[in-house]
Amino acid sequence: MSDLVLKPPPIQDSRHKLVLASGSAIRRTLLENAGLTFSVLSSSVDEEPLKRAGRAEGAAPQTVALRLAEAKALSVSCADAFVIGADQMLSCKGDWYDKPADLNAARKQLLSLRGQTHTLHTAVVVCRNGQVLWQHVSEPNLTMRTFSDAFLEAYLAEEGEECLYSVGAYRIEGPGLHLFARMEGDQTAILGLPLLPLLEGLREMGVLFS
Ligand SMILES: Nc1nc2c(ncn2[C@H]2C[C@H](O)[C@@H](COP(=O)(O)OP(=O)(O)OP(=O)(O)O)O2)c(=O)[nH]1
Repeated sequence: MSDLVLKPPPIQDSRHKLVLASGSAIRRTLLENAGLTFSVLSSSVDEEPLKRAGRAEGAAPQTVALRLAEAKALSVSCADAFVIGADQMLSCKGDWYDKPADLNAARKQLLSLRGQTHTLHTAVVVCRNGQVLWQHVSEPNLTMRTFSDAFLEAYLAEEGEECLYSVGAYRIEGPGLHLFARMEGDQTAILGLPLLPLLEGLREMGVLFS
């Protein structure tokens, strides 16, 4: 008699649609690696006005990151779906940094972060039918080595345009790891999505089973 193979219980309630409102490849990979089923609908939010307004009113970077994550999630319309929006800001000694426009900007940015500790303010928000249901901010601190100018040139030659897609001009899962002396905080938050808090939030909302 063939052994009855029982189908393992699912981790996700298929009755609920899950959407990632992000064009970020690493965020999509993190959710895929966690075994979640979701669709991707990139938001078209212009981040600059929100960043400028936040700066002008003296808002903290984590506040601006939350506002941006919320705006991205709310900008995607998908009836009854649980929509995940995320944003990451980088601050160092009161200055805010964005994804560099080109390799020269990446060089300049890395020189100002060299030997310093910077914070990644990584916000994630879940919305449904225009309402914010859940939000979280993780703020890992990363300290860069006082790497040499020659190292920096070698890094930029090795990494190339890949470093332009991340707010710190590095990928810690790639050559960017060599820039650092120390990292404190959630690894997935450094990558752009605080995954453990998000999975717990999705369980609280009934999207995932406990
Ligand atoms: N692969 C990788 N990406 C990183 C790392 N650190 C930060 N990032 C990425 C994650 C995000 O895609 C990006 C932060 O920029 P944003 O939060 O504005 O998101 P992005 O514009 O990429 O996509 P979105 O606005 O969500 O459509 O930096 C890292 O170490 N490795």
